[in-house]
Amino acid sequence: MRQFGGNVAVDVEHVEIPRGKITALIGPNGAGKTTFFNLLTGFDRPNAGTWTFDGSDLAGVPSYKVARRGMVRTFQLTKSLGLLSVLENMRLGATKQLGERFLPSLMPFLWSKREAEITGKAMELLARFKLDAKAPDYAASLSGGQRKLLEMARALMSDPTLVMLDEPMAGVNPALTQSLLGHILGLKDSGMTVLFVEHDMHMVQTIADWVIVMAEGKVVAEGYPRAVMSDQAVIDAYLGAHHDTDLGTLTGQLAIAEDVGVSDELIGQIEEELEEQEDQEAGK
Ligand SMILES: Nc1ncnc2c1ncn2[C@@H]1O[C@H](COP(=O)(O)OP(=O)(O)OP(=O)(O)O)[C@@H](O)[C@H]1O
Repeated sequence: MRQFGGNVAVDVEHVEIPRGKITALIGPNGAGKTTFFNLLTGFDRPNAGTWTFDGSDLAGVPSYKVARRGMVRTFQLTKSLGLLSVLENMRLGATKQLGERFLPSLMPFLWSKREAEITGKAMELLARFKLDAKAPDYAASLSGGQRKLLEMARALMSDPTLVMLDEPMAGVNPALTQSLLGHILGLKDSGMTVLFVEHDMHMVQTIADWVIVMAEGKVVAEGYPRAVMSDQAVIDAYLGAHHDTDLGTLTGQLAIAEDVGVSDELIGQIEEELEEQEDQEAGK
């Protein structure tokens, strides 16, 4: 549970992330998704609560240790360091850098071997994300979408078992969307567990195996994508965010149905009704 003053941002009683699957965390703006991510990854501290990852307790563990245990995340606003090169950004993602510890620094041969390994791994990952040609460039010179790819690639430097992505599609141009989706599916194929926050319902429908819905700090629904998208609690949660939409009109209902990502059949039905209504009005 996390409270900011009198405002309860996150109040989750129980939730589980299925291992080896892709889970989407959705919910209207201000639902507490980012705060929940921050708590799980040690970037924020809860007022109360415990949780475990791979059988070990993680509550209160600071972010750098959380990453060492195999749980890494990216941010909604990318955190690449613009004035470092793309390669240097990648190298920062490596954990257990021997060179930072005292004893190994007395043994330069060990140190340089490890450095070479890190660079090798960074270049391999950059090639996978088609960023290898950019390795020497400042991260600041990358496009928004490329920065998202860099963040994802950097997260993989520590060989995580759980990768958490905060709005991976936000600000990514359509040309890169497909390749980002492919990379996320690739994480699952290589055995990782993925948890992502996303507003793009198309993406949720396309790649998520499991969906968790938050509203006003609580988990209001969870399940398979199709089932969750037509769940009344989910539709209500989004309706709460659409209090300015006139629900009495078919156009209003259509806007919400599309936003919530209900089935194409249902959207088709509403569209048909809307057309009929328009025809009737035109005929009058
Ligand atoms: N550092 C903070 N100080 C005070 N209030 C905060 C802080 N961080 C978040 N909140 C509040 O907590 C609630 C949940 O916010 P959060 O950013 O987690 O929602 P979200 O679901 O990630 O929203 P979005 O989809 O817009 O990113 C909001 O009411 C927000 O105003």
